[in-house]
Amino acid sequence: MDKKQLWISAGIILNAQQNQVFITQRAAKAHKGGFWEFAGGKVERNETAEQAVVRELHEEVGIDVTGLEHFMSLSHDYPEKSLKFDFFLVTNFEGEAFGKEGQPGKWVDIAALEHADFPEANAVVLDKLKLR
Ligand SMILES: Nc1nc2c([nH]c(=O)n2[C@@H]2O[C@H](COP(=O)(O)OP(=O)(O)OP(=O)(O)O)[C@@H](O)[C@H]2O)c(=O)[nH]1
Ligand SMILES: [Mg+2]
Repeated sequence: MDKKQLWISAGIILNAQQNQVFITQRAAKAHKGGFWEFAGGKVERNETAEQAVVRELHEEVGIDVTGLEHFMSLSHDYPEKSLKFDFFLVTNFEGEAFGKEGQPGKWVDIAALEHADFPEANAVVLDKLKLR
């Protein structure tokens, strides 16, 4: 059987100084449960990646995005599904980021981000972020 293919849009939420990012922890029972992530989710039918990330960040971390730029696209094959990602840098937003769905959330120095805390697909994103 063919693997499920999904398009995911996620936001790398930057603080004003752009030296920290806001990350959230995936629910234990979810795919990659317990790992930290950049909030986001599936791009819905008739939505652009940009529209999806704005919607997801409102739903998941309670912010209204007012400034964003595309950071990178990538594809990653997990044994259980095939994912295509668009990651955006969120440079401006209204509201205070928090785990709106009850999930843990925290601001972390970009320099202190650990590959092992994130799903495999995020490795190249973290590498590029650390080089900014
Ligand atoms: N949001 C997000 N998902 C990631 C990241 N890295 C990564 O491998 N994923 C994977 O991408 C998939 C989509 O994430 P998701 O769990 O948020 O999507 P979802 O089914 O909850 O959809 P929804 O958020 O639209 O309800 C999951 O399989 C997740 O493990 C990341 O940094 N952010
Ligand atoms: Mg999600």
